[in-house]
Amino acid sequence: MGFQKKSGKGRLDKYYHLAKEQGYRARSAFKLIQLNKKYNFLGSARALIDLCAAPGGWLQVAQKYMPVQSLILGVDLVPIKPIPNVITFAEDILTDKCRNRLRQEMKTWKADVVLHDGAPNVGSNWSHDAYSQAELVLMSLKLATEFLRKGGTFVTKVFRSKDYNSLIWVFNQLFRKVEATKPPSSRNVSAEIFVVCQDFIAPKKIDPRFLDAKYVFEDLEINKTMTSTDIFAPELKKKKRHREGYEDGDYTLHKKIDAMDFVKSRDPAGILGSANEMEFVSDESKEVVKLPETTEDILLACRDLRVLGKKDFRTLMKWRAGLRERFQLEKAEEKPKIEEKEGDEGSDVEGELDALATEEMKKLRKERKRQNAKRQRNLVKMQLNMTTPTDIGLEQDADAMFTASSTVGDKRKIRDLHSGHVDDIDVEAALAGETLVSLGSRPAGSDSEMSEDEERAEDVDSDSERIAMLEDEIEGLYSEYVDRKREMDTKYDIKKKRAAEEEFRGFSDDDDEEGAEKSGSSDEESGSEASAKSEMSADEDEDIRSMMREAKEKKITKRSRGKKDIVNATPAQLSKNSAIWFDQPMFKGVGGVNLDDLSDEEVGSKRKRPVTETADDVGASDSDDFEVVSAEEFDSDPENVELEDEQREADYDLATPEAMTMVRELANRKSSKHDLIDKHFNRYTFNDSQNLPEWFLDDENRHNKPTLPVTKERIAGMQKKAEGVIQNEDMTEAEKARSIDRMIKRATKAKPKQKVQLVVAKNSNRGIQGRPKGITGKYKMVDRRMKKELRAQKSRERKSKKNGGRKK
Ligand SMILES: C[S@@+](CC[C@H](N)C(=O)[O-])C[C@H]1O[C@@H](n2cnc3c(N)ncnc32)[C@H](O)[C@@H]1O
Repeated sequence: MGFQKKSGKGRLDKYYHLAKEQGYRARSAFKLIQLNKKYNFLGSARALIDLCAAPGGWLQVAQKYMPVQSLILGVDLVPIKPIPNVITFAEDILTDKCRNRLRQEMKTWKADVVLHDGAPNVGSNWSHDAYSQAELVLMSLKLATEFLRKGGTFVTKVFRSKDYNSLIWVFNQLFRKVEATKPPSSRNVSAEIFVVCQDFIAPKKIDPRFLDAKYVFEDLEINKTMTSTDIFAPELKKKKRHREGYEDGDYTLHKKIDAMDFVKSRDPAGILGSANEMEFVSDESKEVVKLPETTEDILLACRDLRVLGKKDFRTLMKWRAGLRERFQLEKAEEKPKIEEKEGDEGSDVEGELDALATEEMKKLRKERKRQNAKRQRNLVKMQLNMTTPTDIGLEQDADAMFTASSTVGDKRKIRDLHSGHVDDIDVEAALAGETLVSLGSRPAGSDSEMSEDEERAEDVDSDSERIAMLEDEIEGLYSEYVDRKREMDTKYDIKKKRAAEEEFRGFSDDDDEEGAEKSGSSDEESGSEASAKSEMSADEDEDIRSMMREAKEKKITKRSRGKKDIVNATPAQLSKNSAIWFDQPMFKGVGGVNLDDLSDEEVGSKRKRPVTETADDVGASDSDDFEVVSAEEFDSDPENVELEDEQREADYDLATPEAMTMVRELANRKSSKHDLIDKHFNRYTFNDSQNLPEWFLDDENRHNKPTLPVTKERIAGMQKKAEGVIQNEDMTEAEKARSIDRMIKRATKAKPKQKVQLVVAKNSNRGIQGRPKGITGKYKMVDRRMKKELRAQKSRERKSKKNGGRKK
């Protein structure tokens, strides 16, 4: 979490090195390469303008991918070192001077592509930074509308902020196709998103308010003063400020949802992520609370939805699935359309609405399948070390990556090795053929409506694939929940903001990317206005801690209460009860330290679990004698996210060909368990990789290269072959995964020892120089006598065998 340190390993990532290797001035060059790969706008472009182009990485890419003799213009506040066949100048894109200069350079030409990768310098005022970023984007759009040809492409970087939707809305009025995307080379820690606007409409007149920050971002009623000449009048009238996350001013609300809303919702993860508490107030819910499947655990989880760990989340999802089945919600949602059509006009409309909803569902399912397939492809790539987890946004998916192509046995072994634990319930459920319906994400009985993609996915019949899909789904939903929660959690934002400010104060910036990331995050923080405006007070800080404490204590109260108590208890009552528990002598001296004597931070660090422990381990270690803070709760503490990131990185160490080899070694009994443990001890073993001095990390980056159990060449060969398989459109994802699995098996299998040929020098006096003629493979020069003696010895042995070992 937070920003990556300059010397940290994430900072000097694969793209940094690639940029160095390939002579690009900035790693951001790969963002444009990847965007162009996806949208292909450079190959046919003859004129391009790059706004905010320094140090010139994108210009280098444009020059490389555009036809020779194209017109390429680059402008930035700072001068750009010359690039052959590229015109650059230093100007502020917000000024008329810049516009005039562009006009002068472009003459009568129109640009096919306008690029904008601008990021303002980060100051201490977050809200201002956010605003000027959006302003930069709007100004670059203004320039684009002036210089772009009809049908042209505008590519811009946008930061996730409160103004994001307004910008997208404006883009949509001017371009026929607008897509937001995050190329793999854009770091996950950065809030930047790239928006590719294709097919410029080039209207004759554009209402200036479209491109005026005052109107676009300040929510002024544009439609009231619309001129009739404006061709966009109807669209502008529709403009409605729409933000993601909380409504304005809604940051501090304690949101409650009714349990049945959760059960009935088609977006269960989203609903969990956007509320604080689930209550049982509707008549249906009151019945639900009485059901045996509504356990105390579930009720406790419902009391605070902000701190759901993966285990709680899973429990809630399964509970929801059970209730949906009980209330036959799946079937109700899948009501045949014909039935509806039989009614009067009103039900006709209803039927249509239903049909639309079903259609929407289908699309959603298809999209989810597509994402799963993509993720699976990425997993395979990652297994082969082609890409890093952060490239494909898989921080949450450390476990899932094992499942793409490995067998159940392999998977179990990896997990055992990795965490000493296997999630039996899910494996068993998956083996028993339980489908994803149980997670509530796919309605039962929808087979008849399956798209081709779905059917193909459904054909995936091997156990390992089913597990992969099942876990993918949980992971996917859980990350949706976490994302949503993060968006909503103002306090989390405040915390991040403070960390970011501290980080910023901590080091200077000499890299274009760094600045972008900082400002990106600044915008992200400013996504919550409240957080941007307020200073983090000690009280708020304390609030967060007590919130986390409450969450931790929640577990302790678990056994002491009945269902009714839990539902009716106030939060204060819950924590009061837990305070009594904390007063027990057994909590006084954890690890020889009296917790009462420590500050909160110190207490926190004493309670931190070792990173080698998994969420499920902690759950498993529940005993009646004492209660520890569960890993899930630990995970949900924003302060611990950074630590968790470290852990994830350690996790990924296993998701490589080395890990696969290790598993196979074990499976083939080539190494004993102890050998393997010995061999694979790493620096994460003792969780001491934090707060290391920078020089140490630098050194480590340079020198700490693991010795691979397979050669570099072999990995390169495998990667090449695997790429071929991945790109093969005739194969299903499952076939690809199987084929790559076979490939790994083959590559890691030990080759049979080559036979050594004995060669006799014909003329031993002369001696032989180099390899004798006609001899291939391994050979050894011997003298005639030795060869004769060997032959004689063999013949004797053969004879004695024939005679049953009797001597003549
Ligand atoms: C992330 S860098 C661009 C990197 C570039 N795409 C590359 O590949 O090398 C952002 C740039 O925006 C520039 N910038 C910020 N505000 C600007 C403005 N008002 N006018 C011109 N350039 C600006 C900064 O000087 C900085 O060089």
